[in-house]
Amino acid sequence: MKIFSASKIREADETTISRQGITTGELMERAGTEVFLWLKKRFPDKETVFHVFCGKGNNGGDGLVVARLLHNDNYKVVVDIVEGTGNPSEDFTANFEKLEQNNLACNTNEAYEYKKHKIIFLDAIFGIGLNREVGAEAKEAIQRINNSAVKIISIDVPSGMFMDRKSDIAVHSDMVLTFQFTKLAFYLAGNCNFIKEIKILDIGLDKDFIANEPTQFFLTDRTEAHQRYRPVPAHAHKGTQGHALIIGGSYGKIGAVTLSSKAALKSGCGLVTAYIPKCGYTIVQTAFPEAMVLTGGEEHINTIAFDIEPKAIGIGMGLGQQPETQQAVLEFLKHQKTPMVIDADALNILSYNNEWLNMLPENTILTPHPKELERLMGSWEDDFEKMEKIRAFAKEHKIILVAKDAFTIVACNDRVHINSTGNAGLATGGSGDVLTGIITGLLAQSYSPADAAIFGVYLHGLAADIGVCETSKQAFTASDIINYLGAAYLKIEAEKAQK
Ligand SMILES: NC(=O)C1=CN([C@@H]2O[C@H](COP(=O)(O)OP(=O)(O)OC[C@H]3O[C@@H](n4cnc5c(N)ncnc54)[C@H](O)[C@@H]3O)[C@@H](O)[C@H]2O)[C@H](O)CC1
Ligand SMILES: [K+]
Repeated sequence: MKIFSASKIREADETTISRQGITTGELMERAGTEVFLWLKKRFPDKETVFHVFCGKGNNGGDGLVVARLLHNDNYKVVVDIVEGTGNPSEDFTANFEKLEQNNLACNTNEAYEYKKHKIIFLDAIFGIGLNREVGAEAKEAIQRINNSAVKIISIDVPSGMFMDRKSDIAVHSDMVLTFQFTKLAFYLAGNCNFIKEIKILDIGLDKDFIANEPTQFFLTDRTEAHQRYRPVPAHAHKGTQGHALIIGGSYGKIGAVTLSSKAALKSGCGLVTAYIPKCGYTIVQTAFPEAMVLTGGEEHINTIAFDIEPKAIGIGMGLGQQPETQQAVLEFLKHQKTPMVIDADALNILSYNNEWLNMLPENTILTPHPKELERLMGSWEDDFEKMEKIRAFAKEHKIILVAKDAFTIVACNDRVHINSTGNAGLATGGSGDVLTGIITGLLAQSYSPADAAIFGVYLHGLAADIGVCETSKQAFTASDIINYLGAAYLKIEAEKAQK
C-alpha cells in the first residue's frame, strides 16, 4: 500500500473533489460518516457516551460531523471545542452551525451521569494539518484525554502527532481511524506510545490518483505480500528449489547458524549447506539432519572455500570477529557474485572496513539491528532522519538494507517498505538469525533480492503473529518462528484462495 505525505493527501483530496464534482463539505461528511458507521458497528449500545474533542480545523470539522450523526442516532454525545487550535476552517464553521440546528450543545461541561466504562473519548483536535508546536490550551486538552482511564479513539491521526517531524506530545490512542491512507509517522519507533491499533477507512478518494501518483514509501500489507509470494511449482524437485549456503558459527555460537540453516530450509528451498568451524560439526548434523555441513577452522572460521554452487548465501550469524575470521570474510566477499545476505558479525566486520561496501554485488541484502545499523551508517537525530539516512545509504551502495525494528524497514531501489507484521514476541535471541535464514532461502528459490527481503520480513512477522496466539509473547522463541513458518504460508495461501 502506498504511503503518501500530508501534501500528497491534500492533492488527493483536491483531485477527488474536482473529478467527482463534490464540495469539501461533502467530502468531510463522507469521512465523518465512515467514522460514524465504524463506531456504530463497534459500539451498538446506545448508552455509550461519546465525548468528542474538536479543534477548529478540518479534523475538528470531521469530529463535528461524527458528533451530529451519533446524536441523531440516539447516542449520548458531549462536544468540547478546544481553544488555541487556529482559526475556524470554513467546513468546521458550517458543521458547528449544524450542531445547534440539531439541538446538540457544545462545551456544556456537564458532569457525566453515566457509568465510566461506557464513555469513549473521540479525539478530533488536530489531523494532518499540525504545523507548529502544540500550544498550552491544546496541550491541556491532550493531557486531559491521556490522563483519562477511558477508551480513546483518534480521528485520522492522534492529535499532536506531526507527519514529518518528531512529536513530543500527542494523544495516546487506543485506535486510530485514519482516512484512505496509512501514514508514515504511525510506524516510527518514537511514536510507538501514541498508537495501539490502526484502522484505515475508505472515503472514496480518486482511484486513478492513488494508482498513478508516485511515492517512495510503501506499507507491506497483505496485498503487497501476496504480489511477491511465489507458490511452489507443481513439478518442483529439490534441484529446482535452490541450494542455500549458510556461513557462520563459532565456539559457543553454533546455535545461530543452526537456526539460520533450519529457517532457510523451512522457507522452502531445496537444499541447505551450513559452513561452520569444526567444533560445530556434530551439533549441526545432530540438531538438523536435513543440512549438509562443510567446515573451515577449528573453533572459528579461518577460511571460506567450497566447491558447491549455491544459489544464495547468508553469512555472519554467530561468526565471531577473530582477526582470521575477519580476513576470511573480506577475502570471500571480494570475489562473490552469488546473491547474498549479510548479517551480524559479517556486518560488523564490514563496518570496520567501510570501503568494502562498494565491492558488494549490486542488491546484496544487509540485515542490521539498530546497533549494527548505527555502526554502519552513523547515528541519527530522530526517526525521520534515520529513515532518510537508510534510504540514502542503500542508494549510495546499491544494496538492500533491512533495518530491523518493531516495524522493520526495507530500503531498496530508492524506495522504503515498512513491514506490517510482527510483534514484541520477536524481541528474543536468535530471531534475527532466523530472518537471515528465511531471506537466504527465498533468494535460493529465485525470488528477486527485493522480493526476498520484503516478503521474507513479512513472513517472519506473520509466523510470529500466528505463533504468539498459542505460545504467548513471553514464551515465544526463535525456534517457534521456524515452527510457525508453515502456518504462515498456509495463511497466505488461504487468503489468496479467498480472493
Ligand atoms: N483525505 C483526507 O484525509 C481528508 C481529511 N479531512 C480531515 O482534514 C484534516 C486536515 O485538516 P486541516 O484543516 O488541514 O488541519 P487540522 O484539522 O489538522 O488542523 C489544522 C488547523 O490547526 C492549525 N494549527 C496547526 N498547528 C497548530 C498548533 N500547533 N497550534 C494551534 N493551531 C495549529 C492550522 O493553522 C489549522 O487551522 C485531516 O486530518 C482530516 O481529519 C477531511 O475532512 C476529509 C478528507
Ligand atoms: K485527531
